[in-house]
Amino acid sequence: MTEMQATAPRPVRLWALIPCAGTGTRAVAAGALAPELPKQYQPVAGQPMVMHTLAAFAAVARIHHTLLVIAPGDGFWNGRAPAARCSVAACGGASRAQTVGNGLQALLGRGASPQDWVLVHDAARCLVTPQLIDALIDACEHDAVGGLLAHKLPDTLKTATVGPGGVRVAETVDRSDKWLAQTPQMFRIGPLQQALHQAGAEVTDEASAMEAAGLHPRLVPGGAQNFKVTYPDDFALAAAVLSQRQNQATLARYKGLRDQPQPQGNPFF
Ligand SMILES: Nc1ccn([C@@H]2O[C@H](COP(=O)(O)OP(=O)(O)OP(=O)(O)O)[C@@H](O)[C@H]2O)c(=O)n1
Ligand SMILES: C[C@](O)(CO)[C@H](O)COP(=O)(O)O
Repeated sequence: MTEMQATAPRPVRLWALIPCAGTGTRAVAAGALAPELPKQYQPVAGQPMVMHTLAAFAAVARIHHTLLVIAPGDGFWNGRAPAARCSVAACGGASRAQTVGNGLQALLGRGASPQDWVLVHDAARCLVTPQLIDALIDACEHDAVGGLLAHKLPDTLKTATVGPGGVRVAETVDRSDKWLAQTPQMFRIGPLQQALHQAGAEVTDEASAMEAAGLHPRLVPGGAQNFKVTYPDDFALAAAVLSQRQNQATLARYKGLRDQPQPQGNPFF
């Protein structure tokens, strides 16, 4: 081994961190879920919701490893394998930010470096695709700050007042600069860890923590389908989109098979 080889720094790696320690209180409160099985494990299009999320990350080869952060005492993974290049850490916290902070520490314990990138993605955002993840990485890997997938607000935006006459419009707000924050959100592990530590446990996404540190994360178009399953209607919508994608994949496979030369007399073509 030459001296150059011995001292060469290892290349920057990409990690994924999936906070998976919530319970889905909004869906439970709306009567859509029994509290015994957390939202991210509810069946959607034939599989526990989080399995769709993990499959998308497993399909992105340049992601070195995915860490699924679950609540202490979560028995769902006993005897179950999550996905390729994926492991589980039972260090989830009381808030999403705490789960992510604990997960970042666990990544460092698994050999990640503070210079490495991490893509933080909600377990409950189960419609993300490998193409969207790749688009975020392409847009951010040479960025000084990092960024997030987001969706430009498509509708007219109102603020509300609540009074004796019920809920009424206060005013219509300019929407031209408004985006809905999605995930994944991609930042370097060290700066993100420091920003989360300073921002506190109630910050709702990683970008907010970076913003509180005076930084301006890049907004990368995600799309309407990358929504988070939060309220009762979202379950049926997610199932419909995933089933449609599965049907399209089956059809594409069928067409691929049909277009291949078939042995004489094959009854299926
Ligand atoms: N203490 C928490 C709270 C949330 N999450 C995760 O953060 C993601 C996004 O959160 P959200 O949709 O808000 O999920 P819940 O917190 O489960 O839902 P709710 O806010 O309705 O309780 C989910 O994958 C959820 O499992 C987490 O890991 N740890
Ligand atoms: C991170 C997030 O998905 C961005 O939209 C979201 O903030 C997390 O969950 P929340 O509890 O619904 O804010």
